Amino acid sequence: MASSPILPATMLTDARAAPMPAHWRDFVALTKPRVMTLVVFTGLCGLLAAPGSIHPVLAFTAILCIALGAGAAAALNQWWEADIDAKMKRTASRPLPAGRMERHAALHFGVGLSFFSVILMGMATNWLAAIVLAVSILFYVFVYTIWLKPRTAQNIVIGGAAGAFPPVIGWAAVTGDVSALPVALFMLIFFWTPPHFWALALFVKTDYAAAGIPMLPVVSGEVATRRHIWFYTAIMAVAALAPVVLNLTGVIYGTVALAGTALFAVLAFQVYRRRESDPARMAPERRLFRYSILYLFLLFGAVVADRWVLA
Ligand code: HEM
Ligand SMILES: CC(C)=CCC/C(C)=C/CC/C(C)=C/COP(=O)(O)OP(=O)(O)O
Repeated sequence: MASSPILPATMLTDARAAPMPAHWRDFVALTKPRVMTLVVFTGLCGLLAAPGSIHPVLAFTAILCIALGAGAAAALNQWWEADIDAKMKRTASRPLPAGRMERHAALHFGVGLSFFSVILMGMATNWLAAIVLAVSILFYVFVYTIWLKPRTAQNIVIGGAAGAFPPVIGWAAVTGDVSALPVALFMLIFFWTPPHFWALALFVKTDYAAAGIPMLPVVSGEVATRRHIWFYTAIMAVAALAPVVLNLTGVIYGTVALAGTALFAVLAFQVYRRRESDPARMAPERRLFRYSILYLFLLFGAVVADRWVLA
């Protein structure tokens, strides 16, 4: 395909000719539904933890908008990265690199859904929630995917902010403002993201190297990545316990956060301590990655339990 003054040629080539129209299942796959379950859960917890009340239909609409907005951002991420995804084993079977969908369909789907989710959020709840939703979509697509990811190994440290917004959005949908607890929850996800992602990056390092993405294990090596995981786990622990110290949450969160963070630290330390890699297994890294997901589910669930069970 000819190059364009706007997009590099690599971004214009479809991996293979796509039969049309794409199946609806491929549009669902484009939203990265498994990753987005936790994104939506943190948004729901932000909404349920907020003081005040919201009509259940509007609450449902707000969560739907977070899901649609996050899905739209994921679609745009894959629209931009179709060529990169084609080079990685983990992502090669996605609808675009596998040739089951044309790139312009993913672009239209992502842009359409972004506008729809933001406008619906604004009309159903308030424009602060809608603006924060718009910022998170723009951040994931432009700051993380397009700008930082191909350029720096610190891509997920800064770009990870996109994934930290959902509890703020859920909270703002109810209250129309943002206070200390949603900011604390933002910080928790923000500092959780590096250990979450780098644990995974250690065992899919060869994929990223093949695709030419400068992820930390590729650029700085495994030892530095293990050190970074440990460092960010320590900061994440401070963020996780801050709501307790600041008296923003109750005894359920306090207990879950203490126990859950202690286990996180143990697993992160096991990853840090390993100096040699065992590419066939990478068991501690896989364990930390899997546990990182459970950890966030547990802590966010505990925030809500404090508000509703202890109310
Ligand atoms: C820039 C930040 C992040 C990066 C780079 C990242 C990266 C990844 C990658 C590459 C995977 C593997 C997914 C796959 O194989 O398709 C994954 C899995 C996952 N991520 Fe993240 N992640 C980030 C932030 C988040 C956030 C904020 C959440 C939710 C709050 C999240 C939740 C999950 C979940 C639930 C999975 C497991 C999906 C499954 O079971 O297949 N991630 N992450
Ligand atoms: C409300 C809203 C817009 C939320 C956005 C949520 C968000 C930014 C989640 C990030 C999680 C995610 C899919 C990372 C994948 O990174 P990657 O794209 O580098 O992974 P890949 O290699 O699997 O494509």
